[in-house]
Amino acid sequence: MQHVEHIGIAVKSLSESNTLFSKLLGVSPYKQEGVESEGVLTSFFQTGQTKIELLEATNPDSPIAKFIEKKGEGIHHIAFEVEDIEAEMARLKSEGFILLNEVPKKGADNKLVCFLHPKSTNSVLVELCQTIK
Ligand SMILES: C[C@@H](C(=O)O)C(=O)SCCNC(=O)CCNC(=O)[C@H](O)C(C)(C)COP(=O)(O)OP(=O)(O)OC[C@H]1O[C@@H](n2cnc3c(N)ncnc32)[C@H](O)[C@@H]1OP(=O)(O)O
Ligand SMILES: [Co+2]
Repeated sequence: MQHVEHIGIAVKSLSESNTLFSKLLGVSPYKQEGVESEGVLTSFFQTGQTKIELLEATNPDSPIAKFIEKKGEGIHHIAFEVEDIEAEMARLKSEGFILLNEVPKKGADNKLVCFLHPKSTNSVLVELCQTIK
């Protein structure tokens, strides 16, 4: 695995949190993007090599809606950049980690992604992402 590509933060209101995080980080979001397959609307801030991804649910079944219902707003996942997502998925599976998707899926910001179940990763939801070339 390479660097932390982004940290995902679950928020109730993307517009309110965009204002808050713009003040906090001193930069505006560089993009807003919906990922309907995940039930999320995202916005991204660049902070050096890493990004902050704010996530708002777009439907009640969204993982973000369920997370906020259970735990409230806050850090939802950590995403690591990987060179070869399929090789990394195979390596992690053989190490006993539980993949939440067996085939890489399309994420936000031009990435192929895979999630690992938090019950196999000390309760931290981990995302792998590979840039689509
Ligand atoms: C756009 C894309 C991108 O960056 O490109 C994104 O990030 S999309 C980001 C949104 N998409 C995703 O998160 C996709 C992957 N996530 C999922 O498949 C799901 O959210 C799960 C992680 C499997 C959790 O689903 P759900 O809450 O329905 O399952 P569950 O009730 O069985 O929960 C199992 C246990 O996981 C815990 N749990 C749930 N979400 C968690 C999280 N984010 N971090 C740590 N623990 C978490 C629950 O509290 C529960 O713990 P207890 O058993 O102790 O009560
Ligand atoms: Co993410």
